Amino acid sequence: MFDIYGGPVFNMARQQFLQAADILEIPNDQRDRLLYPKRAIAVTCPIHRDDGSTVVYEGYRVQHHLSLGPSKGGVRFSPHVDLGEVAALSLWMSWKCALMNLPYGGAKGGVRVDPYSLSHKELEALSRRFMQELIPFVGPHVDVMAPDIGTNEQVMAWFMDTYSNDAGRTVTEIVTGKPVSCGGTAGRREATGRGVTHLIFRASEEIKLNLSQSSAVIQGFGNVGSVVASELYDLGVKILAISDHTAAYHDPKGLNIPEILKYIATHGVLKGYSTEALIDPATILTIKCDILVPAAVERVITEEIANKIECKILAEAANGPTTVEADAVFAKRPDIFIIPDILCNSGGVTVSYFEWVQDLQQFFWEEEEVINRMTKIMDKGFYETISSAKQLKTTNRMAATCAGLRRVHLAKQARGLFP
Ligand SMILES: NC(=O)C1=CN([C@@H]2O[C@H](COP(=O)(O)OP(=O)(O)OC[C@H]3O[C@@H](n4cnc5c(N)ncnc54)[C@H](O)[C@@H]3O)[C@@H](O)[C@H]2O)C=CC1
Ligand SMILES: O=C(O)CCC(=O)C(=O)O
Repeated sequence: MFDIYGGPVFNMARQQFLQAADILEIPNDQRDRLLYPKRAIAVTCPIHRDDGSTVVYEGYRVQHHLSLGPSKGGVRFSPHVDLGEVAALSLWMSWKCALMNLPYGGAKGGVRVDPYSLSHKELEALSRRFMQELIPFVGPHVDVMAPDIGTNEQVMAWFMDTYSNDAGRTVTEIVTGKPVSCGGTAGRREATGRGVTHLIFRASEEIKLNLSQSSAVIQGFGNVGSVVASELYDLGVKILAISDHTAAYHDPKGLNIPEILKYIATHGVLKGYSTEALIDPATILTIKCDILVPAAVERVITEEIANKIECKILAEAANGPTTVEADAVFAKRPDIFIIPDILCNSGGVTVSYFEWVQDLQQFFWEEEEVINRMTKIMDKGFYETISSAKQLKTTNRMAATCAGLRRVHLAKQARGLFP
């Protein structure tokens, strides 16, 4: 059924869904409605390149369900985007939003493009065209986009401006993750990384790890990874290794994160920062450390890597970093405390929810209020997950997925979708 959602990433999300549906004993005839997205939109985005040529990029937006409210989720600009990947990410958004009790269904979007290959002008043209094509299918009460890999506050500002120009008025609530200067909330840019760090702190309490004497390895140094690195560094954690798509560095004495952040601010990527600390990026996930943070892309922790990982806390800042086969290995490794992706990186969408609420009310909060409310919601999700994992005798990932799926199932049932 629905062969359009092919590929390893969707297959992985489907397998996780089926495992959770088995635990929850969801009848077979109700599963397809919960698994397959409500709708998927494919668009072509033509732009003029700076050299005068015309190029067409493929774009997608997948809205998984609308049963709890508008659909919500980021948009990524990446050369790896395809419909299956975007659909898988929309499922994970659904379980994430429901786990955190946010009034949203899941969605995700993407354009198949290497954003690093575009000029500022070309990036603006592509961002505006993507939103233009999606105007008939999105809205503040239908589907609300946000940043993800390869997009940022500036791209969100262009999305908002394009939608607003069409509406003939400013509609700040159409996207989240915007600059504070045009309707964004204080604390959204840092929210995902800050939330990851908060849950690392909670996990360290559970396993009695002294953070100020611990070490960390972080894969991915973008919006999420760089904030985690900076926050952990400030807590006294030794950052042994970091990487992005251009370079990986390892220093057993600990990397100087403030200096690296300054380098990134001018150079954009890690390449060129150091020659002495340079390592093969393929080795980064198996460096011995206390806290391992994949903060880049999906499916980097394979069965082989899972067997070699030497950490105490695996904080999944990225979406879908761990394959189903690797999860089977971790199920037999109670030495590793896993904070599963849909819980670990939920600070981003939680603060996006706050941004949407503030935009709808045109009443804005102080950053302190944003952080306090975010940590409260994340703590609830964290303790619910670990206690339900114990009760159901399952992994933290399955406990979190079941909590999200159960809420979506109950909402659909109450609305009469199932007998
Ligand atoms: N931005 C947000 O608010 C949220 C992001 N996430 C997830 O966090 C992850 C990172 O997203 P962002 O930081 O926003 O994206 P970003 O585009 O700001 O940064 C991505 C980083 O990963 C690096 N990267 C890409 N491919 C890599 C590879 N094969 N090996 C090593 N590094 C690689 C890039 O160089 C860059 O440093 C993604 O999985 C995303 O879905 C999850 C929740 C919210
Ligand atoms: O902030 C949002 O709405 C969604 C962020 C996102 O794409 C994610 O949590 O994976």
